[in-house]
Amino acid sequence: MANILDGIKLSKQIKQEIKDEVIQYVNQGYRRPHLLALLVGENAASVTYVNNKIKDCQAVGFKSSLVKLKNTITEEGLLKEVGKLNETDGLDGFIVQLPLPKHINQERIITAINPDKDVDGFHPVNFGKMALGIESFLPATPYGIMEMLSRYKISTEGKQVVVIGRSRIVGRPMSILLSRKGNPGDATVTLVHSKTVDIPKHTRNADIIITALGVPQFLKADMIKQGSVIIDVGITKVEDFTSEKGYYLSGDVDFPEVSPKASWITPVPGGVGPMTRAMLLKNTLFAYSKEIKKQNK
Ligand SMILES: Nc1nc(=O)c2c([nH]1)NC[C@@H]1CN(c3ccc(C(=O)N[C@@H](CCC(=O)O)C(=O)O)cc3)C=[N+]21
Repeated sequence: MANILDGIKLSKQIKQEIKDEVIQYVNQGYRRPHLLALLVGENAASVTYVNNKIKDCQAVGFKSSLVKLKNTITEEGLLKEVGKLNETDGLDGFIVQLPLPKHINQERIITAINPDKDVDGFHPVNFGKMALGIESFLPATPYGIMEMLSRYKISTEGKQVVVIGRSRIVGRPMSILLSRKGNPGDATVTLVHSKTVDIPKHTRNADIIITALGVPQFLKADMIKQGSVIIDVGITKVEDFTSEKGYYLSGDVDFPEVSPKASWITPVPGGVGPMTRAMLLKNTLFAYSKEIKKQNK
């Protein structure tokens, strides 16, 4: 039976570390770090995520703000809002919650964010730095997975890693981070996706599998080798009228059948999700500390 990679426990530990650091700054007379979330429209999942991020900020002693915009806002209007935030003094970082309404070009908005305030690590400049191994904001989900591997002392050196899914914010950066020099890193990474011929052929050879495709129960026991490490990024709401909420959250892994065969596995919920939130706080603290150091010069 696999050991559980407990994202709730780890994220609590990380949040405590952040909180301690904030207290030190405040005791030295500095202001608190400030994170802002920009939310366009009223997508139920997005509202929940953003509210959780605000709660996280409060828990570690950050100042937080929420800007809500109507989903009828134009692309130009949103660009103007981003431009304002780029120039706001004392705002260390902000995120534009995704997905954006269809009439807005997401790439154009992300590119308009000041890379120094891009605590999501989504701006092409930060993506480039991430790929080259230059210090920058790392996208929170892959960063959270790196932190999880590191804190559970799961070595990736020389390991065969298969990442399923090539998204801009998870699969693609994950594959790059694990192939970089260092620890975690130094892995041999295969990135598989919707056009890959015979995904199970790849996953059966993998020491570590990271699923980020959003298809409930996609990864089955016969697709993995004995003792592999399974990291499940997928989180999909599945309708279920027998449950109290009317739905349950499903990962990309068939947990009951895969977990007996794995050595380590993340649960959903309670695995990668809480780590993602913790790493957003870490990126904000990083932006803040750079700003404070600048002011001291
Ligand atoms: N600009 C931007 N940055 C993001 O980082 C971003 C985004 N847009 N859009 C949506 C995705 C998704 N995402 C999650 C974060 C935390 C949980 C999380 O905490 N999940 C809990 C369960 C939460 C629940 O109960 O719904 C868990 O897995 O245990 C999930 C998903 C961040 N995203």
